[in-house]
Amino acid sequence: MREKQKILLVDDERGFRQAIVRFLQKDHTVIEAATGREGLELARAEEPDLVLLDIGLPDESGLEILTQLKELRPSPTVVMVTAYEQVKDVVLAMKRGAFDYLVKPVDLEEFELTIQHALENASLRNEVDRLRQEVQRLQKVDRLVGRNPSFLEAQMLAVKSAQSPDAGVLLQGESGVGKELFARLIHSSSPRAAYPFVALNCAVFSPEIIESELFGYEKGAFTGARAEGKEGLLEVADGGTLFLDEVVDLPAEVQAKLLRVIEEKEFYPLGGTKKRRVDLRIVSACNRNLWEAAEQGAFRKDLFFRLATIQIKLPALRDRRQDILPLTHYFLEQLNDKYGKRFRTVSPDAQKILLSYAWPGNVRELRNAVERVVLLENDDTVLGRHLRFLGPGGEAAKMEGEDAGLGVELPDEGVSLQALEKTVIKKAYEKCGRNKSKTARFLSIPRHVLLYRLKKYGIGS
Ligand SMILES: Nc1ncnc2c1ncn2[C@@H]1O[C@H](COP(=O)(O)OP(=O)(O)OP(=O)(O)O)[C@@H](O)[C@H]1O
Repeated sequence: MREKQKILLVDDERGFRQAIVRFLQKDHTVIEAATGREGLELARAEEPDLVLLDIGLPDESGLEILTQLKELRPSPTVVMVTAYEQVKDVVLAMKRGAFDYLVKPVDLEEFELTIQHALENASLRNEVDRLRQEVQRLQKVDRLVGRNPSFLEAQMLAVKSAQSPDAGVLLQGESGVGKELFARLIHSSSPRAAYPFVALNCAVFSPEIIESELFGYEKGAFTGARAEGKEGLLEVADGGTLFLDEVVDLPAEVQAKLLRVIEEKEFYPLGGTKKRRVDLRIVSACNRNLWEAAEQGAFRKDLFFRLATIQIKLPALRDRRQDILPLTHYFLEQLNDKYGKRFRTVSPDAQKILLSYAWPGNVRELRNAVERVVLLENDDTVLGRHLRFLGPGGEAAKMEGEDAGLGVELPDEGVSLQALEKTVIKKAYEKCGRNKSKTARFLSIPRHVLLYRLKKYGIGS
């Protein structure tokens, strides 16, 4: 049998409360409060579906209580009750999210109809909440673990920015700090949650591919194009969120086109003559300072301002050490399930290693380290010796230590990172006998990233 819906009645007039309770209690669960404070407390504790709220309460105005009710999660549907029709109050109440209003003395037929509509609205909203949670589960929004104040502040800013459906959000922070996870959090807490979340990494594709991925193309747009044409990611993400990872690598011509899409909300697919309309939010991420890149001319300033209405800086893991052990336990739990293991605790020795390691690859590196232990060891406690690879001279230090084990001495006059990257890639390519897969493994990067870099630097062509 369907559970009865719960109605909270907040009104200081005892006679009115008694009459309403008598009328509603046959089909509904009714709870009552005589003051605004008491009403708020009951609403928090009992999570009613519907609140009938008197505007003229003795302690606080019903309008104030309405604002606070609307901030509750879940927030109830509210019908205001007023002694006489004060248009100003009623308009204000509707603006603040009241569903409807009733004027005392209430007409029974009108009362019944209003309550019925309001309760239908409440069940619809419950259903939407349930679906939103389901979408969140399906979109695999992992729990964000972390109590560090800067991290919490970033999280709060993300959830607040989610409320505005259009504001561009720029996430900045080192690789592996959780930028994509934050982008998903913004999407799933926004009014766009029921629509797609689509991600594009701008660093791994050639300019031509990025352009055709974003804008799509009509049939026969260029040689090598699919005969039937292709829908661009802008269209796939319509209604939802487009996540542009490593946005600083967006080619200049695509930056100009994207700016127009943001301004005009429409675009032409490559080779197309029919305009497509899109309505979406762009969340972008960058692991260097995008404004600095804009100042150096590597990124359009006008696009920067459009993408970075809200800027969120995510702290590196080494700057939030109090989160290392909670994250370790969180990953242990996840990976125990994945590999059928039973790790429960972390020994004091292992804790010391985890806490003193620099984590240049941030949370991603920590997750990988935990995964390696869970996969290779059989125990219920993570021991110091399980983490030897993180210690001095360990593989991690060789691979990811400050100078990647290369003994690089930096000259005082500065270096060109790009030139350095080109040299390293070229030497690695030669060392691996010009074998691309081997070189990608040697450099610990995905093969497609290597292919892009080889092309960019004109190596091996
Ligand atoms: N606070 C957190 N709580 C739980 N898991 C996290 C947290 N932060 C990051 N992770 C996990 O760490 C991994 C890396 O995160 P993510 O891919 O979001 O980082 P990123 O900053 O986007 O990296 P990149 O710049 O390399 O793309 C993912 O597996 C993610 O689920």
